[in-house]
Amino acid sequence: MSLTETSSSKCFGGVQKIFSHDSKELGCKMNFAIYLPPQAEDGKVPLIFWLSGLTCTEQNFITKAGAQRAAAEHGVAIVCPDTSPRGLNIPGEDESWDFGSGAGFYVNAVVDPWKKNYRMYSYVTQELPELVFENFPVLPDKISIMGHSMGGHGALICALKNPGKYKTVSAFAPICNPSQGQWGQKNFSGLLGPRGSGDNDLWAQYDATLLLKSYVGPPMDILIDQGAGDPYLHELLPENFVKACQAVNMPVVLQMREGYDHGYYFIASFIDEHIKHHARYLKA
Ligand SMILES: N[C@@H](CCC(=O)N[C@@H](CS)C(=O)NCC(=O)O)C(=O)O
Repeated sequence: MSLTETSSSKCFGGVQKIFSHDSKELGCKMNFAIYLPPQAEDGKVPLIFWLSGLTCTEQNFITKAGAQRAAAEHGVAIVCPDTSPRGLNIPGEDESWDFGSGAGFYVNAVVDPWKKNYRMYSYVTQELPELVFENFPVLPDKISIMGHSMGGHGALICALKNPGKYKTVSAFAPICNPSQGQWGQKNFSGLLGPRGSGDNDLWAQYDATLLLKSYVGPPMDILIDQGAGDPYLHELLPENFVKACQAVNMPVVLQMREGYDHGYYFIASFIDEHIKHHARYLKA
């Protein structure tokens, strides 16, 4: 599959690049960013996927989080996709900031008119990894995943639905229990249909807190950072996720950060710790 490089900038001895490609899964052109650390010049390196939150593109993380310095230090690549398909002319696609464009929620939609293109779960767990493994010097068996808010939830469900695929998972201010919050309910009902509809309960299959109950796989050392001053805490419900982890003996650390809010200043403050956490498992 062909990739078009749209930018390439040297950064901490490595290179921050952006590519576009035609996505089969999503039926549109997609951008993704990849940071290759200096170590990638001499051989294959481990890879962390970053999933961003509502309203983001592939740009927010690479320009605001300051992750490249720690990625270069630990010799890990980072891939960051866009957060939804775009430019499809689906009615309602660009009407609200928390649904449609910029809000793919990392699920495979089953409801018309979204189900043909809104397949971000398959895109981030299959199509994008395969594309990256084919085209860049990364180790397919040394991958992990992290993200923020909607993307923090995306990281948690990708890891919980694919035991053993990701060496570890971490999240900043993840939407932990989307079935219980307005953002989750709006997107799950729009993309997956009413709660409990269909043969299977799709909401439970895409809700990190509910997924924990059926997880069978190696324990993951889940790391979550949460700003104690985050105005969206009522949407995020980290305490529900921690309780569910405790019930199934899943190791989890929730670090409440006094005074921090929901934004990228918070992420930038703790991203080094997250990359160090991932490097520990990616290099084990
Ligand atoms: N509606 C608000 C909230 C959206 C929001 O906070 N989005 C988070 C993810 S849930 C984000 O990363 N925004 C982009 C940024 O801060 O660069 C906005 O557009 O600023």
